[in-house]
Amino acid sequence: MIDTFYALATPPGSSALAVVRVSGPAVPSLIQDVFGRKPEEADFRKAVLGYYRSMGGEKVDQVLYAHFPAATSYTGRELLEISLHGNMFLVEQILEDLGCRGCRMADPGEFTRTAFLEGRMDLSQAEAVADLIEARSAAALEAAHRQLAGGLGKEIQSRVDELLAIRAHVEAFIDFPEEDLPDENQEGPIAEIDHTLRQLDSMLSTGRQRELLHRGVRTVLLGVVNAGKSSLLNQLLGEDRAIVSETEGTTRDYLQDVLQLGPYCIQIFDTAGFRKSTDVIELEGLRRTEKVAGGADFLLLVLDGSAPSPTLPDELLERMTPENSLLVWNKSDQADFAPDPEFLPNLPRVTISAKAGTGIHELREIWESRIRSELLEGAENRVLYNRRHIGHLQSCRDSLVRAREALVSGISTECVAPDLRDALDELGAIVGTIDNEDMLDVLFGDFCIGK
Ligand SMILES: Nc1nc2c(c(=O)[nH]1)N(C=O)[C@@H](CNc1ccc(C(=O)N[C@@H](CCC(=O)O)C(=O)O)cc1)CN2
Ligand SMILES: Nc1nc2c(ncn2[C@@H]2O[C@H](COP(=O)(O)OP(=O)(O)OP(=O)(O)O)[C@@H](O)[C@H]2O)c(=O)[nH]1
Ligand SMILES: [Mg+2]
Repeated sequence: MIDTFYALATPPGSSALAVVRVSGPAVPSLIQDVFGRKPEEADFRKAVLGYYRSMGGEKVDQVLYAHFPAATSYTGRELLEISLHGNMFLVEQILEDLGCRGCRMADPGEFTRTAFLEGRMDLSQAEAVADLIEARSAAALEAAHRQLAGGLGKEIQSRVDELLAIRAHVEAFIDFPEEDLPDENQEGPIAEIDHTLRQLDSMLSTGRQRELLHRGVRTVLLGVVNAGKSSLLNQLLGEDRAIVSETEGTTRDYLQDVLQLGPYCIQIFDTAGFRKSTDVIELEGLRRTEKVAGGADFLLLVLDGSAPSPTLPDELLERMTPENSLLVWNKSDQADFAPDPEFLPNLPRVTISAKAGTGIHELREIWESRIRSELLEGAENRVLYNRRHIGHLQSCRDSLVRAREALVSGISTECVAPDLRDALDELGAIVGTIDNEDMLDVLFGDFCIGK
């Protein structure tokens, strides 16, 4: 017996509307019992106005409901959507009533899990639904939409097709003595494996880009004390977030916030400024600055252009490259502003006044274009793989390398087949062609209820 499950699909609390979804074989009889109207084909996938009546016969709310038959529903099973007034007492009454009528509460992600199990989407598309809901930037949204449209599944299918061709060619090696094969086929499988390995490497390299898009680009404001890091943070956020003062060493603990830079999500960190100190609290602050800088994707080195160029810690200078850093010459409003062009001459630079708010637009533009060209090059046209996918792609690659080694060393071609089989299985696991209940529990457990 297949259960009929339900969940609130919208956030709890007061709202204009609340949507309750119910899916499972009991839906047609539920419609009859609750709304007193026979489910009819003319009504399929249309909004119908009616009163939700509880088991006791009382009107709970005037609602719009829509009936999606199994063949054309999100889950691939009978589905009912009820749009009621967005009041939690009404929601509670309806959920409770559905419980009394023999339906059960859905597990997190169960609507989408069902869509996967019923063959409505592959596993990577189900993951894309979660990505879409969680996306924290326009770029992350776009990537999720691409994945939902099936881009990832198509790329995996190309690799599957290549591996199947390789397997067929390897089998041809077994079945026919070498002299029977045309010359180009002698090298064939190895060259084909090399091609697929290159494709896999390129797919593996998208893991970091995906992290940058979805979790945000960690950008750290660094510099000596009083350079204007906290002033710049406040300018970027457009609010008085950090304490600013002429006292050196104002910022001690680092501060963290989120901002949008063009299509990207940025996690920004303001840190304690560098200076020689014996104060234990300040030293701890500096230790934290180094820790945050160590995990940074991008560094903004803030410099006071009206003061002599500073001496910075060697570890920091070693970490800064033209790809991951930008010099920000601050205090351009000062009469004695004269930044040294010879200071770290290979790094890109921009001039601002964090106090007056000038140059911030240019800073944002250069910063965005550095992220686009140095960290996220090509990401907007590519399928990006998450950690789960990367694990399988890596194992696929390992198996394929073993297959290649076996072929090169001339070990009987039969020994190659199991490695190719493993490589194919790993690709299958990405889109979910092999099912594994525990893996699905973990994957869908992270979804919200009602999705
Ligand atoms: N009211 C409502 N809005 C929603 C959803 C929903 O489930 N309900 N969605 C849910 O996340 C998203 C839309 N995604 C959907 C994807 C497929 C189907 C669906 O019924 N597909 C059928 C029929 C296709 C067709 O008629 O073209 C199918 O694939 O067979 C529904 C919603 C966003 N908005
Ligand atoms: N004239 C001028 N003063 C600035 C500018 N930016 C910051 N200041 C001043 O410089 C002083 C230090 O600014 P903060 O933003 O606190 O500097 P910080 O780098 O965060 O300093 P610490 O937290 O101590 O490391 C304050 O008095 C600011 O008003 C600027 O663009 N022009
Ligand atoms: Mg500060």
